[in-house]
Amino acid sequence: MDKECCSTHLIDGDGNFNVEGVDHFMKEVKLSECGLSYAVVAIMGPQSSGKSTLMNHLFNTNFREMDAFKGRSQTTKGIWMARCVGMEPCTVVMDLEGTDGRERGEDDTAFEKQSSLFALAVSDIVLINMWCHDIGREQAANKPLLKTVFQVMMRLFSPRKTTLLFVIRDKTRTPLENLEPVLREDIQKIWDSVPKPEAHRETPLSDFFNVEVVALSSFEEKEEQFKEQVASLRQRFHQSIAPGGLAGDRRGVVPASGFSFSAQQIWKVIKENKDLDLPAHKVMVATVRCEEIASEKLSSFTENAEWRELEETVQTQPVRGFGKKLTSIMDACLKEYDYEATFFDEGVRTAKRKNLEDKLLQLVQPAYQSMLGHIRSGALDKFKEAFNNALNEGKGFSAAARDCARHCISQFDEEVEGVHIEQSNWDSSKVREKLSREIEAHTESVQTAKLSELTSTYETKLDEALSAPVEALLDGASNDTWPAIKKLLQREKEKAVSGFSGALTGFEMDNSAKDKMVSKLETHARGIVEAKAKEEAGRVLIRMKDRFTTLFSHDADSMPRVWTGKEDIRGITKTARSASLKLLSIMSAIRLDDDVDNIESLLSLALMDPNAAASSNKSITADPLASSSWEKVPSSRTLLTPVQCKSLWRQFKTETEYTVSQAVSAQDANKRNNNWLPPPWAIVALLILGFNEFMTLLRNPLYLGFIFMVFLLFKALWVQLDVSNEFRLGFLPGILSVSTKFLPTVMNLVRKLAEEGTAAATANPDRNASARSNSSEVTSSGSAHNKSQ
Ligand SMILES: Nc1nc2c(ncn2[C@@H]2O[C@H](COP(=O)(O)OP(=O)(O)OP(=O)(O)O)[C@@H](O)[C@H]2O)c(=O)[nH]1
Repeated sequence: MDKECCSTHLIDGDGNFNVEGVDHFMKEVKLSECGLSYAVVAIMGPQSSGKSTLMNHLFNTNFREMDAFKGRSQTTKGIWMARCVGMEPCTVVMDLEGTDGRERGEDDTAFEKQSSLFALAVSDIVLINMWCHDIGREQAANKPLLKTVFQVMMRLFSPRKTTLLFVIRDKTRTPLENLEPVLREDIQKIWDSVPKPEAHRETPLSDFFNVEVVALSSFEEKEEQFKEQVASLRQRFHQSIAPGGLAGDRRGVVPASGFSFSAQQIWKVIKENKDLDLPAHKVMVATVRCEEIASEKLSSFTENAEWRELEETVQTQPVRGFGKKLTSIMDACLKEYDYEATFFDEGVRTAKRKNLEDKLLQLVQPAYQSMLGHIRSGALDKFKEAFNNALNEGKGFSAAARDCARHCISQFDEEVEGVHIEQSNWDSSKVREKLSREIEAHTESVQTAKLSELTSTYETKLDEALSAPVEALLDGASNDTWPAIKKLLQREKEKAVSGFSGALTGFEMDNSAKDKMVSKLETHARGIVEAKAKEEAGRVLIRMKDRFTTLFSHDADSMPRVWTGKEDIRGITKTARSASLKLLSIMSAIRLDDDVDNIESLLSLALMDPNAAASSNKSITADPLASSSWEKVPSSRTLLTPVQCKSLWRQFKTETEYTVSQAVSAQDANKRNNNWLPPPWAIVALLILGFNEFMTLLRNPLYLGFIFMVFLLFKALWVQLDVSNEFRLGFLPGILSVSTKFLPTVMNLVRKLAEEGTAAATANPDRNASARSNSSEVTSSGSAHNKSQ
């Protein structure tokens, strides 16, 4: 029979574990699917004792047997394994290398011990093959083997109870009933002779082994009987793992899927000559296998198309039915794990399941968070929209914010329920809190914007209501200016505050915040007035000059003054100046409170009547305005300091002096123009001294005629030369101009007279003659005049 076709070399003669071969074997016989429903049977015994022959007949395997005609030599090296054909449960059988082999030498028992320990550790039933004639013999071939078995058993920490089935080969006529007690006695003796650790010194053999004995006829001599007996023995292996079955207590059994790894690890530990702790090994195998299964499930989860699609989608948009979908994918994955890991140690299995669940949750958590993020941002957007609409509909600010927030949060809670993954106990409260904070922040920002809009609306209204009127009132500067401004400010302030307070009602602010805002608005109103006053104070000099000019240049009826000479320029100047001083005093300080100051009197005393001021203040200070602050007026209310007032006044006076001097000059000029008669004394002197000439003129009328002609000529020249106009620019330019124009004018005059004369002569010879005489007279008088010039 060819072993190579179905049996597998588990461990070769050099002690190498055939990992690939075992994995292949497991796949071939589908061992992994058996869970705990499988049994392992091993056979050990002296070399060439017919082990392989028995196994092949008992389990329908194909282990290599020695050719009977070639003599007894070693055929089985290492450990072979095969699956028993046609037996339930799945039974894996192992054929071990024979003991006492000549091939390894008498002293080399290391492999024998190792393989025995291995068989005890992984098998439920161990067949001990022995010759019938060895029973009761001191030098029996199986004695060292049994000794080895019991010795290595001590190296198994908390071993499982294994069935040792002694198969007596080549049974004789002696009935089994007689052989068995002898054999058991032999076994007991060997057990007693084996040195035991303290803990097991008194432990009976039955605590470790179920000892069973069976006897078979010789295969070679009584083959038929042998086969019959083997067939009957085979029946005992059916349902061997069922309660009362041939298998031991199976305490250390590992699930079939972990068989390969378990066997590998056990062999490794044995080879390293360490003690085998089977319970710990079982846990270790469970740990490794469960971990393997878990990581397999984890990677198959990551490859899951449904999950991948969901993960990708959730990065950009919310996924409908997220929670249900993910719960079901994860559930399927965990169920697969449960199915595969079901036979492993419960503690390990549960721990690894938890581990897998945690890893799965860890894997899906970012997707869950993204989903929560979508819900949160969606809810926030809805809140913003709803809130905006509510405000546009005119709903009160706080009520709108409250209602919209409540609705938004409840919607969020509803949507979060749909995202819940059943395997998790994740709490969305942090995201909920974040949403609440965002809602609050948005509400606050809208409130701030609305309040600032409201404030600026009322501030603009106040600006409009106060700026221009205050400017006009300050321009009018009188005793009533500040009281009027105060009254105006009070009225507008009350109006604005009442409107503003009404608008603030919807915000449901606490009283202190509301009062603060109202008082800010009031302060703003006052600020407008103060700013306007400051602005006007900056232009006070221009205002003063304007006021001075207006009052100085116009009379009481606002008619422009003509300086005829009768006006009291000094008085007018004083009045105009005092009005300007009034303006200065009004502009010097803000008087919105009830405080009284003495600025006006001080200014008037110091500036209008400096001499009186000097004399009255001699005892106190030299100059009452040599200060940078007013008495009783705080700097916050000061618009112009005393020093500034003084300087402004000086400048004002300098700049208005010209106007006054112009007026004085005009008046003087006017006076001079109106006073053309010489003084009386000159007239008297003229009469006395010119009496003779006057009398001469009276006696000779020709003189009078001549003087009259000279006057006419002079008058004609005066008119022609426009002398009065020429001298307007001054005497010298007048002389120069007249002298250059004199000759052409005379010539022109003569020519005109000549033309006139010619025209007259043509019309009337008599007239012509007289005209000629006239012309000659004019010419002569002109020449005479020129000569006199
Ligand atoms: N006397 C006797 N010989 C047998 C019996 N069964 C098998 N043999 C013979 O014993 C020889 C060895 O048989 P195997 O089955 O190869 O023995 P083994 O124990 O597997 O040998 P190793 O694997 O080398 O240890 C063969 O020649 C068999 O014919 C038996 O019941 N009685």
